[in-house]
Amino acid sequence: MLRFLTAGESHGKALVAIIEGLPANLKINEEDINRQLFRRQQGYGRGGRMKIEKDEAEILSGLRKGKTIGSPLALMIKNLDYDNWKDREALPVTKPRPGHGDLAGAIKYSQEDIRNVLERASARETAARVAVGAVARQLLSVFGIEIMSHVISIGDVSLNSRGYSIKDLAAADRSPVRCIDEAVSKQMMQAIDEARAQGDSLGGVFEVAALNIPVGLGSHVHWDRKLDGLIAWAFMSIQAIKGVEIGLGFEATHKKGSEVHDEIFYEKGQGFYRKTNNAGGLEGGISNGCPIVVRAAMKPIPTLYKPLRSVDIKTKEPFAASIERSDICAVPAASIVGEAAMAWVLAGAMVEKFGGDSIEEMQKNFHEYNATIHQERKR
Ligand SMILES: Cc1cc2nc3c(=O)[nH]c(=O)nc-3n(C[C@H](O)[C@H](O)[C@H](O)COP(=O)(O)O)c2cc1C
Ligand SMILES: C=C(O[C@@H]1CC(C(=O)O)=C[C@@H](OP(=O)(O)O)[C@H]1O)C(=O)O
Repeated sequence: MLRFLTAGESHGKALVAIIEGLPANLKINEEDINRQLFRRQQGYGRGGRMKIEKDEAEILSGLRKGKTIGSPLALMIKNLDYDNWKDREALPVTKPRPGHGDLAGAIKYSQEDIRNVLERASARETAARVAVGAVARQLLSVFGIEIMSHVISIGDVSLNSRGYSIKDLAAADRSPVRCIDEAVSKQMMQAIDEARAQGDSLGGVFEVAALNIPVGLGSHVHWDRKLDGLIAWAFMSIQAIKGVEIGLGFEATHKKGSEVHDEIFYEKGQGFYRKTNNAGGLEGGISNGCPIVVRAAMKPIPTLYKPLRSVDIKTKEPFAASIERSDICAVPAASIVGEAAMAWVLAGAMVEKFGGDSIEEMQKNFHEYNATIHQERKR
């Protein structure tokens, strides 16, 4: 079983993560982890903090000569902003922001200083999740599995159709808003500029696709083994994500069954195949061999320059909130966090299905399974 924990506050010394359950002898490339961390820091619409941080992971344990040794892998990402905070006079924060975890967290944990809540609620933690996801991706790449993402919409500006190919998605990395259409990218940036000028913020939708997925990850037999459920959980746990769709998702509700379900074909030598992928690669909680396609909805950033009404938790006086520094839109960054969430869940499902204590054992199980399926296909 694969599992991980993260620790760290947004303006504390560092973020740390521990990953347990990785097979031994898996090559880990630290530059690849840092490349994913860099991708998460990009994106039009982010605030001043991203100019301060330069996220890099330092691996502290679990690795010898560039390979895992079966023991827990610990990594650390320093918060460069810590130096600006450590000597600050720490005045208590008593003014909760609507939409953030401030008020509910302060009540739940009986805190008079909201900073004790917001420091950990902050999406700074997603840097640790992306580092963990980057390790998971390196496991997946041994089996040819790739993960990509792009932004579908920001505010009211939306990519029109689902009529793009998986190959098009590579273009997302070249766009400041991770949108594969250049004209739509420009409109998205304009929408972000307008929101910024109005002291407002924007959310949006991004899509993550996982390619070269073997048939049979996850299971139909029990609720907590269903791969669609595990994916939705991982995506919903990302800060500000409020909805998840798999395949056609909500759009399927406007269509008839005959327009939605992916018909099954068979060709000797090729085996079973589909001409469509409305199911997004998942049927019965099991991967069906098609790309796994997930969309996630991000709400607008809660911290606003435009004052929203709230109540001071100490004085109980109403106030109109106003702040100094925040992202205006972080949908492009969230899409990289979504890739990490997908990578993590798929790595866990691969370890569950193909098991083994070393990567060689896992590869042997994988090849045997594929050979059996291939035999079937020839018949
Ligand atoms: C990459 C990323 C960056 C974010 N940046 C900010 C930010 O600058 N200011 C802010 O108020 N919220 C930001 N958020 C959203 C909050 O962290 C989130 O809304 C808050 O923790 C409350 O959780 P919930 O929205 O899931 O209910 C960001 C989220 C993500 C994924
Ligand atoms: C630090 C990151 O995101 C932060 C997420 C965040 C929030 O409230 O979620 C608030 C902002 O932090 P600060 O208050 O320091 O400006 C973002 O910059 C990051 O993504 O690395």
